[in-house]
Amino acid sequence: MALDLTESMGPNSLREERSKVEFDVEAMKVVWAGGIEHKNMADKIRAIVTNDPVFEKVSRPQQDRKTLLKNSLKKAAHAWKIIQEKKLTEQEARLLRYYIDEPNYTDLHWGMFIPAIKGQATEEQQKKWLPLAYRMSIIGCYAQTELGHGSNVQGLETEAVFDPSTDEFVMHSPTLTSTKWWPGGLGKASTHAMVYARLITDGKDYGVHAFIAQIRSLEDHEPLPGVTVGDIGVKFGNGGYNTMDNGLLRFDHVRIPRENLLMRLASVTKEGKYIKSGYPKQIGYGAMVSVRSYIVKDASDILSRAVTIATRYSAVRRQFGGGEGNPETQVIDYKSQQSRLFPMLASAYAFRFVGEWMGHLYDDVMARLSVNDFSTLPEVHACTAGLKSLTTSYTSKSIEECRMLCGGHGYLCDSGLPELYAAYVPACTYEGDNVILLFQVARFLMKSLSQVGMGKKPTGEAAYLGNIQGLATKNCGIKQGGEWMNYEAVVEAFQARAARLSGACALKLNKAPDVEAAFEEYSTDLADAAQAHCQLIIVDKFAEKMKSAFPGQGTRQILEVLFFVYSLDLINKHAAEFLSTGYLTSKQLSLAKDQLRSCFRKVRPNAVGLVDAFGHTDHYLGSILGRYDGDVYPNLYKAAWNNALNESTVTEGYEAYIRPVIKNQTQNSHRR
Ligand SMILES: Cc1cc2nc3c(=O)[nH]c(=O)nc-3n(C[C@H](O)[C@H](O)[C@H](O)COP(=O)(O)OP(=O)(O)OC[C@H]3O[C@@H](n4cnc5c(N)ncnc54)[C@H](O)[C@@H]3O)c2cc1C
Repeated sequence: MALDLTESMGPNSLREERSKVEFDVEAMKVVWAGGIEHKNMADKIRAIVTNDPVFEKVSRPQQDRKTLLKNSLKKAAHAWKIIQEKKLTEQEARLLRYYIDEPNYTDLHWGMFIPAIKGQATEEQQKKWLPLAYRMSIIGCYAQTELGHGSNVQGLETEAVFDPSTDEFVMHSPTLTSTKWWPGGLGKASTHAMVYARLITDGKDYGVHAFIAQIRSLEDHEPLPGVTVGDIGVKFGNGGYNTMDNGLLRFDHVRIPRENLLMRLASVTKEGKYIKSGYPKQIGYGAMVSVRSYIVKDASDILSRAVTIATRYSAVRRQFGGGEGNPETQVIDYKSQQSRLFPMLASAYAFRFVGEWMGHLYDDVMARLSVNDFSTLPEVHACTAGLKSLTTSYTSKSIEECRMLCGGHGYLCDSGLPELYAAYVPACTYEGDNVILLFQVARFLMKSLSQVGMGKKPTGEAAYLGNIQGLATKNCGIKQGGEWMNYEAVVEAFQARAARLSGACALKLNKAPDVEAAFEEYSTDLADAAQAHCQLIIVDKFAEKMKSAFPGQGTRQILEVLFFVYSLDLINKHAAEFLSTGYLTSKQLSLAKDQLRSCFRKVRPNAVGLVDAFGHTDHYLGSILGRYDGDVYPNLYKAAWNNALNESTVTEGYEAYIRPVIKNQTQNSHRR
């Protein structure tokens, strides 16, 4: 008898959920996108990707490495054709690459190589390289990390020795550990690399500088003489980041013109004299703020994607309860499921808003740099490093949490979550290891506090440290649960916790005879202080966002609930810090938890609406569990039969390896 694959339960569940939503989902889509123009642009690009068969991706987890790379090259070329034919803007082109949802060399070309040129090349050099890069007449990658060193950039070993007799730098990899290792796009695609190497001239080592080196022929793509280049191998997970050709690179005395040193910060004359430009090294931070603001926005997108899958599936999935003709309970109705899911939903919105704010921060930094105002750079550097660290770490953990929220089916690649996890988790490592980035924030906080001691007022997101005395002495005044529903009260709690954690670290460092040894000794406390500082920024920016006008009925009300879910959940999860710093009492903490529970109740009927407002297409989600229509089971069933192992009823290998076992012939065959 043919199996009936028309299933009504899942679609009905989601239809019912959508009928309960208390706010205007279309208006929220505009809020999420950051304005109607952004939403329209996203809709336009999503439609291009969804309707083009070249961008199919469901078969990816079953493909071998060579097929993955070839398909990824095909998608990149097809995308480039679309970008040119449709004359997409830079922003639209970025969105197109983003929605194609497949890591490949263009990420590095546009995301690192070009920003590095903009940040570190002189105007004259930019005029030479940028048009080539914008036309994609050259493909660039970002070759910093080596086999032996990544985080410790000053430990890089690749050498660029200046030879005044030919006016060239000689690039050389003197040791095995100096082999460039990891750069995306390097392995198979790039023609040029932004190489970080030690600049040596007149016998003196001036430390690590950026150089542009051509590595492959522009005619036949063969490596140039003296260049050894290849792919480093298969990475974590099926599909995932394996569409990317992370590469290795060695130089054997390869000569490049002197002008290929990016000379905005320092130059070398024909005679070999090293000259600093006078710009602070933070001049390149503008490009970095832009890159990091995209990383944070991407974190909100990836988080929202995982949360969409887990939320829709939690509304479709039923376990226990029911009886007497009633359906079983939707797992989203279990409080434990809500307490795991809803903070992630709230975090997606929180990260979105902080990412949006970082876009404005970038405009501010660029405006200041244009008039040689470098005053905000240290603070901006610390803030963006910390936000990159916090949002990517949280998003990575949350994808795995979403997988567990989907139970067994979450572990199938058809859920979309395993591949998402595999492709996303390296974000915790590239663009700066997340722990190392927190230490950079901590160093900035310690410096700011020592300057406060000398009467200097911290600025920007660190301004609250100027009031450390007040924050260290005034405790929370909340007496009733409802008083937690107050933006100022929440922000002040985060300020007090962050200031007190930093203050305690500063005291320990001040007392230590050797500050560097003490920094190492108390590094976990310092990382906690840095994390508290970054969480404060996110809470503060969310609270600030709530001061703006929102379109549509009910959007403000539900965003307000999400603000309190985000912040009260953090207070709950970091209760030890709020209590041990003495700002909160256990009673106040308990009141906060009660409020959190009541916020969960308000989120519940709106949960599916809140994930619909992300506007993700089924193509982007790549998940049977997260389908918009909720038609999960029939599609899981169909997908199982599309799996390569089910192409035949009797498996390959039966004759050789199963039959001898069940016929008890293995020993005989062995003896024979
Ligand atoms: C998918 C992927 C893509 C990448 N793409 C590129 C690219 O395009 N270009 C490029 O140049 N690089 C790239 N990288 C490399 C990446 O930037 C580095 O791996 C990263 O900077 C971390 O450096 P590392 O590997 O040396 O880690 P390590 O520094 O060796 O870290 C190992 C561990 O030691 C800890 N640790 C290190 N130092 C300290 C310290 N001082 N105190 C306390 N703990 C410490 C770290 O937290 C970590 O837990 C990529 C990496 C990945 C995974």
